[in-house]
Amino acid sequence: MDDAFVQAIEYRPVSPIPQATGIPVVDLSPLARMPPSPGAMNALAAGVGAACRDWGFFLAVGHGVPDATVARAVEAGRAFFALPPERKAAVRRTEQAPLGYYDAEHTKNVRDWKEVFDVFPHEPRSLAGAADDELVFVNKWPDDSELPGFRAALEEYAAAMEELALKLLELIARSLHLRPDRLHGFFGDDQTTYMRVNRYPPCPRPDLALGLGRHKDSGALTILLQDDDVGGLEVRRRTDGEWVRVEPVRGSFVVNVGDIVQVWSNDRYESVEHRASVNSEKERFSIPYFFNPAMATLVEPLEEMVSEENPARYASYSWGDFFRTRRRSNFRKLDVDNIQIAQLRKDK
Ligand SMILES: O=C(O)CCC(=O)C(=O)O
Ligand SMILES: [Fe+2]
Repeated sequence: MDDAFVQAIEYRPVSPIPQATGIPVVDLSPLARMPPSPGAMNALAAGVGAACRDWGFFLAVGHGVPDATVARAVEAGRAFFALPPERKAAVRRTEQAPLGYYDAEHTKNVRDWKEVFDVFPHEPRSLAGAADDELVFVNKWPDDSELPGFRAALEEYAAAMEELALKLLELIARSLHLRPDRLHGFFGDDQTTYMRVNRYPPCPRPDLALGLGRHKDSGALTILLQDDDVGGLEVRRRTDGEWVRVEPVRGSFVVNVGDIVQVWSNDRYESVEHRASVNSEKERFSIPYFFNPAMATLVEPLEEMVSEENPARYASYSWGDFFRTRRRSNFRKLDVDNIQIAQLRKDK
């Protein structure tokens, strides 16, 4: 990547408070007991609920995902990005087939300092649009002879993430006093979950660029693996609006609720802004897993979350349309900011 696109951006430095951001840590190890005791489940659900309400973000530890599964995925990512540019270009995404390799993504019209590889664990999916505007989500794997074990490592990791995501979904449902499996039906085999491997190269002017600009995740739930020793994820703390750094904690995942959970919960939980900074010395890797429902999902406040005193705060919207619009604006510079759920608020 050249530095021609370095440009001045709105960049308030992180709060100087070291480490002590107060970001909640949720220990999921009681789930490993079969069956977990009802008391433990209630306590866990309450912990997840408080974290989603107060922060929109938390660290999950004791999650049961094997270290080896994580290590293999990280190694696979490193090996992929170390390929010569022409090999990466061979699996480059296109406008009509937006999975695979990409190095020119924009967030809010500013180019990010990163390269990515995107995979749909449940594929193929297609998203019909006007006339010849169909998007086809089909994975573009590099040849196994060229990168042995790459595909297997990412598939193993994705399977572990799906298992964890379903557990978190149950805890979120319980925390909202919903049936434990209330949200599971949105994540059948037609889900549009995707997984991304990010590489943020060292940046000569980290004061002028961001690895990934401030944004909210538009899906239901994100589970992020952050590089063990580099760090760079920054979250906007709800209590005071400060940008705080989420220091990497070995063996943890960073979990955040996305816009869809915000809408489903009718604002009980909020999808929070975050971004990734870069540094001049070290490259950084991360692997977000975006747990997303089927394209055909109509997203709206759940009926259990709505009452006469607490009417629906959002108009319903099609996840497929929203996803398409987001993908489009990430793909190239557009004249407009990308779509936000705030635009669907009834009281705006
Ligand atoms: O790389 C990171 O730490 C953050 C990634 C992220 O927020 C995203 O891809 O949506
Ligand atoms: Fe994100």
